[in-house]
Amino acid sequence: MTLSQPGSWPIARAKQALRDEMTRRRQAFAASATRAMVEDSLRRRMVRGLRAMVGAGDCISLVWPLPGEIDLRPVMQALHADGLCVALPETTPKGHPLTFRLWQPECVIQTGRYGTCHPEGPPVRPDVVCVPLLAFDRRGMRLGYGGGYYDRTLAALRGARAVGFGLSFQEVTCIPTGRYDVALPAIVTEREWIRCRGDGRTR
Ligand SMILES: Nc1nc2c(c(=O)[nH]1)N(C=O)[C@@H](CNc1ccc(C(=O)N[C@@H](CCC(=O)O)C(=O)O)cc1)CN2
Ligand SMILES: Nc1ncnc2c1ncn2[C@@H]1O[C@H](COP(=O)(O)OP(=O)(O)OP(=O)(O)O)[C@@H](O)[C@H]1O
Repeated sequence: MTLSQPGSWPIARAKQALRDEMTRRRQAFAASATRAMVEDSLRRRMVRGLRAMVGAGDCISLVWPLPGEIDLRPVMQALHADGLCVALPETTPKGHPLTFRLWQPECVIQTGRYGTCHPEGPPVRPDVVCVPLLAFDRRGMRLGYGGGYYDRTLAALRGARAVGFGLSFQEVTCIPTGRYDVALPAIVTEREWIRCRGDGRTR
């Protein structure tokens, strides 16, 4: 590889090494006896925290689970029952921000890029974006699958509030970051609602 290939840059390599480590941690968690209880704690904390931060009619984006990820469908159901608008991302071609579509119970779900799923509903603009992560740190920095989708999306959706969600085994001391990585103002785990400064430092 040469320096003209982003995959050879030190940060990209450090991120890939961390993705590999997180895959190992996730496999161990998947086989653990506490998995169901831990995931349920995260779902309940997400519903409580999201209810507290939105106003009537606000739109919240979640995600349809990829294999191995937590299933947020009970969170989608609970927020929809509250009268809130729930949206899911449609994975766009690489290099573009995500777009969001309205989700409703019983709506048709389509399979899109990289095996991600999105509803057939109309496009919407979320007020609160729940951001999936493979790893995070207390500054609010996160690591994802490497598409840069949420970094581009948060940069494009000025004014939307972002909340990362993950499990405490995904916490690391310091995520390797590049110039486009966007710090999250808050991250919710099964144990706590972490308030980060949103500028890459802890409060
Ligand atoms: N459930 C869920 N939905 C989500 C995300 C997520 O993390 N979880 N995303 C979070 O951003 C976006 C999708 N991002 C993704 C980015 C890359 C790959 C992926 O499988 N990439 C291949 C490499 C593909 C290539 O470069 O050609 C791979 O890693 O093997 C999957 C999802 C939007 N929807
Ligand atoms: N706003 C942006 N503008 C231009 N390039 C960007 C932007 N955001 C991210 N990128 C680029 O996208 C590539 C992937 O980014 P990164 O490795 O941070 O993805 P990720 O945050 O792990 O993935 P995701 O957000 O999809 O879960 C990197 O080369 C990064 O520089």
